[in-house]
Amino acid sequence: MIYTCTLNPSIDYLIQLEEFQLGSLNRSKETQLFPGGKGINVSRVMKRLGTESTALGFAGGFTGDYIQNFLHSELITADFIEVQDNTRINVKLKTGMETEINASGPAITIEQQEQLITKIRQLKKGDLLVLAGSIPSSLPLTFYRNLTEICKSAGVETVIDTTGPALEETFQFEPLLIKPNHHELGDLFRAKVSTVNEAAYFGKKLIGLGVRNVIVSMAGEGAVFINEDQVLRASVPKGILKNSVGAGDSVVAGFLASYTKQSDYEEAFRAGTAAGSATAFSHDLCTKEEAEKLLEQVKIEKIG
Ligand SMILES: Nc1ncnc2c1ncn2[C@@H]1O[C@H](COP(=O)(O)OP(=O)(O)O)[C@@H](O)[C@H]1O
Ligand SMILES: O=P(O)(O)OC[C@H]1O[C@](O)(COP(=O)(O)O)[C@@H](O)[C@@H]1O
Repeated sequence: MIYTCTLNPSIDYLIQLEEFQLGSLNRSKETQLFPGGKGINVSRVMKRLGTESTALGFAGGFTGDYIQNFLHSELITADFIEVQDNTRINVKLKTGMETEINASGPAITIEQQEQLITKIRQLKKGDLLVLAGSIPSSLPLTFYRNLTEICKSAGVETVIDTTGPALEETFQFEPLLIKPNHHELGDLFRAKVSTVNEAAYFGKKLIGLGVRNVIVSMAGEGAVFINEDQVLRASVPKGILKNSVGAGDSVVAGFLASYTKQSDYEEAFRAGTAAGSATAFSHDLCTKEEAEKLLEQVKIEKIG
């Protein structure tokens, strides 16, 4: 069974504006609400691609209810720990360019943390856990490290999509996959990563630290896949960028939906990249049809 864990879910409030002026009254052209948070997006895209998962994490208040009801309506199993305060609302401004304001999220008590840890301890060998998104400030930065260690000793595979020290500390437990974007990869090494060769160079260093597979996503430039045996580059088709929120999560979802069926890294990388671009080219997360239509247009090249 695949589980996703979103410690800090969100309602993503997308606001479209002709233009935005700081310090003035701005009126929106259109608004949309989506359940968000990285693990939740992974569960939603995998469901569309025909792969089941259970969404875990913390949710609270009317915003938490909205997210859980939305997941139920999409027939996704949700098993969240209830917290007292409202789940956060993240604002995504679309003004020709994208500006994001991600809120800090509700407080989580020690008891609630323990409840989640108890759930993770129940996972069994052969299960897979996706840990995705930021760690709320009321949790220790070692929270992912601890969950990854529990998984490692139980034979549960892990996929980690977060940033900085919280990500680094999981490497020793040999996650199956991590998916930094090129900025996040650069931050790990205090370097600037802007080319495919730089992504391949620094990605390879992560393999040396224990990670088994790395996808470095590079927005409109596509993505780079690195493991012990090969380095692949995926070029993505050109299209009209409608909404890149969730594009990175779609890469993880597309990869896992394919890999858990075929165990073929190259095909999984192609499927992940296609799903990422399909989401970037649509207003919501991609549908199966949108992702499949792009599959043939994603060109994979072996570069190492
Ligand atoms: N402008 C774009 N054109 C085509 N594909 C895109 C575009 N932006 C994002 N994507 C796709 O989405 C993937 C993830 O995007 P990226 O912005 O790197 O991730 P994140 O959301 O994690 O920062 C890319 O690897 C690519 O496949
Ligand atoms: O947990 P964080 O880092 O604040 O990120 C949460 C945000 O990331 C998202 O999951 C989108 O992530 P990506 O664009 O990287 O795929 C949004 O739904 C959510 O608002």
